[in-house]
Amino acid sequence: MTQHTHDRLLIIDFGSQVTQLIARRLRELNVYCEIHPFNTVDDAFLDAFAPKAIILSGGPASVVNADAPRPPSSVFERNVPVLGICYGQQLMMDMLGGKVEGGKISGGGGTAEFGRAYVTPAVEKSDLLMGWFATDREQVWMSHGDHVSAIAPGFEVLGTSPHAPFAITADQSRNFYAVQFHPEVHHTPNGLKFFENFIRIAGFSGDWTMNAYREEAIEKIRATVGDSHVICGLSGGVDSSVAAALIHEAVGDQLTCVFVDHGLLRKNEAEEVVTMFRDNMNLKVIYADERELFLGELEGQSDPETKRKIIGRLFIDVFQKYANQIDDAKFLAQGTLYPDVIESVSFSGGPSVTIKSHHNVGGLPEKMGLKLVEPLRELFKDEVRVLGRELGLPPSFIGRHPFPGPGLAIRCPGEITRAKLDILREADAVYIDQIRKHGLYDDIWQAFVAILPVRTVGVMGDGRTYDFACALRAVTSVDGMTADYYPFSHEFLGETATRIINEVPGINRVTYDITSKPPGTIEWE
Ligand SMILES: Nc1ncnc2c1ncn2[C@@H]1O[C@H](COP(=O)(O)OP(=O)(O)OP(=O)(O)O)[C@@H](O)[C@H]1O
Ligand SMILES: O=c1[nH]c(=O)c2[nH+]cn([C@@H]3O[C@H](COP(=O)(O)O)[C@@H](O)[C@H]3O)c2[nH]1
Ligand SMILES: NC(=O)CC[C@H](N)C(=O)O
Ligand SMILES: [Mg+2]
Repeated sequence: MTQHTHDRLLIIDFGSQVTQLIARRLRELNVYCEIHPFNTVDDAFLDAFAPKAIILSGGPASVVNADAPRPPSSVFERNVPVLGICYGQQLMMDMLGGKVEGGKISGGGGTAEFGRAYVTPAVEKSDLLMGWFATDREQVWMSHGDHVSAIAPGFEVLGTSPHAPFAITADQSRNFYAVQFHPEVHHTPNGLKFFENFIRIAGFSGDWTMNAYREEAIEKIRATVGDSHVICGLSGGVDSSVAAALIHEAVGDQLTCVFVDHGLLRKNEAEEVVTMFRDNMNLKVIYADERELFLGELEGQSDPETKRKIIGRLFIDVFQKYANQIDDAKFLAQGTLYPDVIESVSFSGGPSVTIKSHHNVGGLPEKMGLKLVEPLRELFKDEVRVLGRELGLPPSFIGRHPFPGPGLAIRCPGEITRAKLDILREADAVYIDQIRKHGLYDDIWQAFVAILPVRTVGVMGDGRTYDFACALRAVTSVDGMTADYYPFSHEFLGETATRIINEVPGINRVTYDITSKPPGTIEWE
């Protein structure tokens, strides 16, 4: 069996919408874990992975169907603790000799449950539930149509809910645990404690810390890169900044960053990024002033997808141009994060439509004959921020809101002009200044101004104005996949509108965008 530095937990994914959250909770407990889709897990894989415990996720399928996805039966023969969640519980019961029945979702008489439920303990004491119940019942979140109707031999009931007599079940002699609810979601408020008990039972030492990650990542980068050169597209965003700082710590001068100014950056952004990395971090940064190239090619273009595709193509051309100037560059560094990795491998139910073509440098390495270095592949965004702090990046960089690669182009719906971009930069600067002054920056996931392609009539100082309208956007989100508008006070909105209209020539009307995602998207294009 393979030897690994850390205790490893394997999450087998059956397609639940919330599988990532299982990993997230375990990370908080300093447990190293990986998510793998069920159809990639076989005996050879299990031997190589050498899990110290296994979690079977939820999923949309029904074990009642013959073609339902299943793990190899050997997951129950490895002598390691197994936790089944929802579909995972149903699988365990089905595979270990219990019974599962299809539920009626509507029409009465069914045992389907969606939403909040309360479980109460069915035994006096158990390692799994130790310290979990703050009162005599604990809130959990259910989302299932099928239900377990008979538990497998060797299992007992540890907890029940009004509609789920087998809410929490266990075969404590084999350390098999199976629950109908989802301990990983926020609506199971004390879910972390539940996982803490499971990993204590499994004997994890909690050795997955950011400091250990940093040391190992540095060793890995050195071993991969050797004496070659690495280039890195640096945006000043959190991901590429942390990736660059880490690689710089590993291989120093062998790293060259290319920061592209496409003319679509925010006010003072180019100077801030270049100064910060050259002067404070001592990084080699090529400032690629490609404003004319990008703005020239975007002239007269108003279709959102056309604009995005032009920008994507020019990014590739520019990276190619600078890479050619760097001798023996063999690697391209990217700030790929764990959610990006999972999204591309996860079990998915069907083809999905393209809402917008996110600019992406993924197509680059092959074209340029480069290999990828992705030192953040195993981290979530908030973990990247922790790592950035450890690497000494200033807080102002670490806490930055995400900024999209196509920049202000997608905040200027319709045709882009230099004049509109200048107005937008000023308005955005005032808005962000307001948010900072009111101490709201860190509560908001992302905030920006979009300049609208309409001009409206106003009256200022008894004179008529005919200027652009703009929309303020501010959202809360966990991962950018869903979002809600931020509930600013009316005072804040009023004060901000006044400041923008007074301080930014070219804008005479301010609106606040209160669309959530879905149905909207965060950016306007
Ligand atoms: N102006 C730019 N110059 C060079 N590379 C860029 C630029 N904008 C984006 N990139 C590249 O595209 C990648 C993806 O952009 P993305 O916005 O997702 O990440 P980020 O900018 O590093 O972080 P954040 O999500 O916090 O903005 C970046 O990691 C970077 O490599
Ligand atoms: O690097 C990027 N390249 C892109 O092309 C791109 N488009 C959107 N975004 C960012 O992604 C998140 C979700 O945005 P949407 O709701 O608008 O799709 C938000 O954080 C957006 O800012 C991008 N980031
Ligand atoms: N959330 C789940 O894992 C659901 C499991 C199964 N598809 C059911 O409806 O019962
Ligand atoms: Mg960015």
